[in-house]
Amino acid sequence: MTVLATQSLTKTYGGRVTALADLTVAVEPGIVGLVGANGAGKSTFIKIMLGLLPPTSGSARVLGIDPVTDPAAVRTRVGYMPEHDCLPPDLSAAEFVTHMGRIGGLPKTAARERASEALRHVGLYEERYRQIGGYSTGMKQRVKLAQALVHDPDLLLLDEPTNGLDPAGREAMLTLIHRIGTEFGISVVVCSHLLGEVERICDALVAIEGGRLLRSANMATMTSATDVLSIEVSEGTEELAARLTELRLRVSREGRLLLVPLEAEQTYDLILTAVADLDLPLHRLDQRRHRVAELFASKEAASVNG
Ligand SMILES: Nc1ncnc2c1ncn2[C@@H]1O[C@H](COP(=O)(O)OP(=O)(O)OP(=O)(O)O)[C@@H](O)[C@H]1O
Repeated sequence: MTVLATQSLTKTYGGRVTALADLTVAVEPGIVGLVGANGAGKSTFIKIMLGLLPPTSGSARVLGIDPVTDPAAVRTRVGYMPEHDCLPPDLSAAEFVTHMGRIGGLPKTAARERASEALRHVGLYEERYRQIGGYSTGMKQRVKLAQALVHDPDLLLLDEPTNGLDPAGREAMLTLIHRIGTEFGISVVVCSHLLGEVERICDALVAIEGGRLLRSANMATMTSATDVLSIEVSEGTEELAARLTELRLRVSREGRLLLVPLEAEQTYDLILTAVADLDLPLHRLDQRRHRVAELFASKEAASVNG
């Protein structure tokens, strides 16, 4: 079952700004990064999925449910962490998260218990009776995450969860999201404008640009081996490059590395023999792997590798 699916989803604001254009995508269960520059359409996508905004045309399904006709059913199954601060400063985290549990349909006692549990999961159990107004940015982000978890959803939609955090705070938040996704078996969609940040915790990535799908693929496919060999010698790089060129291999330089296309079975052996003949200290010889950032760099890269 797909977690999120859209068919030719289009959203225009006021008939002028196109935030999403003919977007067709299917997201499988797991931790999925929805990446794109600011203004790419990520927040619009999430709001349509939650049934908060109607699409201009096309359709969407969340866990098989149509958010246009049944937004209440979507919200009982989905937890949402908004991008911007939306917390009441004069309530404690326990009060606020309990309140959100009540809104999510939980009875009073269950809401209180679930709130404590959610706050424990995000590492705020000890501090849960303090007023939110006195919390650090990192703690506030955790409260937002706890309120998204309180009604035990099957899917979390997190809009820029590392916003405003320092590097250590970002790291901690990503680790927490990864733990929630893997230990609780909840699917998580993490929106971010920073590909490098989310890629390490995701099973799959969906990239959008100008409201259009740039690429959607799982990480294993994206980081699969290329047919380029990467060679690093501790010294004699120039010498080796010259020798490999003599052997009619197509050599290119990338910093300390020499790159050679793996065009024939004997390419490996030719390189090893050349290194041995020149008596160079071989540091590394391996098949290069795709780098996710390269694949997301542009439409051209996506189509070449796609
Ligand atoms: N209510 C609105 N009215 C008019 N234009 C809007 C509205 N909301 C968003 N837009 C525009 O739609 C486009 C997509 O915005 P959206 O907020 O979905 O992108 P985003 O990828 O989430 O970016 P950010 O991370 O900056 O929020 C942008 O050009 C934005 O200016």
